[in-house]
Amino acid sequence: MMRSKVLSLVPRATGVCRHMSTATKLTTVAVDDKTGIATLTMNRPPVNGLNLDLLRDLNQSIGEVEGNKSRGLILTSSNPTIFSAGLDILEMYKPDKDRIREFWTALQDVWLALYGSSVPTAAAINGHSPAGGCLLATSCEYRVMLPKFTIGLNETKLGIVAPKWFMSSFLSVLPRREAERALNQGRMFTTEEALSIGLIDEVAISKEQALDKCAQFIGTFAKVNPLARSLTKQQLRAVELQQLENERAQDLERFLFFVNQPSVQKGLGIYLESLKKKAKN
Ligand SMILES: CCCCC/C=C\C/C=C\C=C\CC(=O)SCCNC(=O)CCNC(=O)[C@H](O)C(C)(C)COP(=O)(O)OP(=O)(O)OC[C@H]1O[C@@H](n2cnc3c(N)ncnc32)[C@H](O)[C@@H]1OP(=O)(O)O
Repeated sequence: MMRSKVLSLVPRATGVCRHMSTATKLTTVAVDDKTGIATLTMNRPPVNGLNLDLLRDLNQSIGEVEGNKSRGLILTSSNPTIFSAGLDILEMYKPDKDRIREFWTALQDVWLALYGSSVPTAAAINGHSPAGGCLLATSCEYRVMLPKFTIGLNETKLGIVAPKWFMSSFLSVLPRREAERALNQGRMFTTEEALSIGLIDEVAISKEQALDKCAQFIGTFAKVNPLARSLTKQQLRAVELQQLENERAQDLERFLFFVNQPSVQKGLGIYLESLKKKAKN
């Protein structure tokens, strides 16, 4: 049955996959007709850096999944080695003063929409997932990751501070003691370390298997009353969601103050250079 504007039909392992009305270019949403599960794919080369445009498209796609009665949402990447490199540092380095406000507001929106999503969510982490990438993954309810990649909140290593709501997502997954140590150290975990600490739930040998495992997780809710499940999830997450809703304006001002500090700008510039040098070698 057609549930939204259909752009194309693409066969997939589980059923016929319908590409939904993604007028956006940096994300796609495909809903499997058999399972009713939506796969939201980030597609912003080279590294799925979360810039204003990708954040806007993510917001629109999450809204689309909420609105099209999908049974669940799987977040993944079209890049074979990178889930997301986190926030696009170019948005924060020598920023345009209006755009950076929109950028941070869009990031807040994405977190509120994903962490607070009414449908079951899972991340198929098919590549590296530092910082903002880890934020997206830990905002989901389940994580399946491919071997030999890394995930974590590395902000302190960059001389920046993860906001409270980044920490909330992390703390919803890890025990407090582990979360505190990892955040203070800015630690990046390998897939194997992430599994042993509980930062991810399963390891998969391929993206296809990761998507299947995510679908299986979402399938565990098949016999649970959807309203009861979604209200339970929302109650469990309400404190953190409400805190950001209440403090959005202050959170934005704190970010702007912090990111505009000369020492932070200097640090971001050095970090960008080091990334570029690495890419050249
Ligand atoms: C108390 C008050 C608190 C208030 C709050 C204040 C502040 C909080 C502010 C910010 C929070 C930020 C969170 C973040 O997400 S910051 C981003 C962190 N991300 C990273 O550290 C990842 C950096 N990238 C990498 O490690 C590697 O690129 C990666 C492992 C992802 C991929 O490696 P690979 O070898 O495949 O690719 P590269 O050659 O390294 O990169 C290709 C290309 O892409 C550029 N690039 C990579 N990452 C970023 C990025 N995050 N932003 C912008 N650009 C990036 C890289 O420079 C290369 O570019 P080019 O040389 O080809 O031009």
